[in-house]
Amino acid sequence: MAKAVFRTEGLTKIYGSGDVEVRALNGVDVTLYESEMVVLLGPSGSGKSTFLNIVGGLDTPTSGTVHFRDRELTAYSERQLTRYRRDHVGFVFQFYNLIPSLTAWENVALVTEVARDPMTPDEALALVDLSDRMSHFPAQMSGGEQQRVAIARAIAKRPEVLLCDEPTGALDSKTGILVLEALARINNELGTSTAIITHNATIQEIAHRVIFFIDGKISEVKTNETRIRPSEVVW
Ligand SMILES: Nc1ncnc2c1ncn2[C@@H]1O[C@H](COP(=O)(O)OP(=O)(O)OP(=O)(O)O)[C@@H](O)[C@H]1O
Repeated sequence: MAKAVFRTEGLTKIYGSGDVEVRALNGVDVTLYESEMVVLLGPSGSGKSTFLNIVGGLDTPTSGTVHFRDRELTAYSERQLTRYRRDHVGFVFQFYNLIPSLTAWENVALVTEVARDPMTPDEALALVDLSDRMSHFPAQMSGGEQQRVAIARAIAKRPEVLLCDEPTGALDSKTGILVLEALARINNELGTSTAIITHNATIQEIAHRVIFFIDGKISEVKTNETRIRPSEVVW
């Protein structure tokens, strides 16, 4: 039986108040497990990013709890949340946020210099199949390559969880598949628990489980009996 990494109970996030109140999350109870890959699907505004930001310690809920293993994240101080993000979580966003004046290797080294038990930038870049692009600057790389540098940067500190918000959102199918292959490889080889938000419903078939959001709630959680390889995803 896989161990839980995250467990949320009654997770609720309300923005604004009165007439302009938005319930971004409205009572979400879900458990994510060690080493699993989950895809989060749902219409725009259904609460996916809010959920990911809260479990990643970037945001806090209005009510409800989040446990990371046996610790209650929702009881953490700002300082504890900062340490939690630094030590345990890797983030990948739609836009790569690389530093333009640094090479791929240097962008990853920025993280490995401050992490507790990092891999080397060479190892992290090899995992995303970029060993031959280490001395390139972001402007000399395709979008998919830049995203893979961002993934190498996120996993170089060996985080237990990798949270990806639309990692292929800005990419065409060919480069998007290479990004998904990098994420699948990291999940397989390092056992990193991985959550991926996407608007491309076919990506759900690469996951162990799929979590559907509607109006700030989870409408369905589906377990895939068979999974497809990233190379089989169609856009
Ligand atoms: N900082 C904020 N202030 C006010 N409202 C917000 C804020 N962040 C999100 N919301 C609102 O909360 C709701 C959920 O947003 P969220 O970004 O979590 O949805 P999403 O499912 O990730 O959408 P998308 O697929 O478009 O990224 C939306 O109605 C959004 O407008």
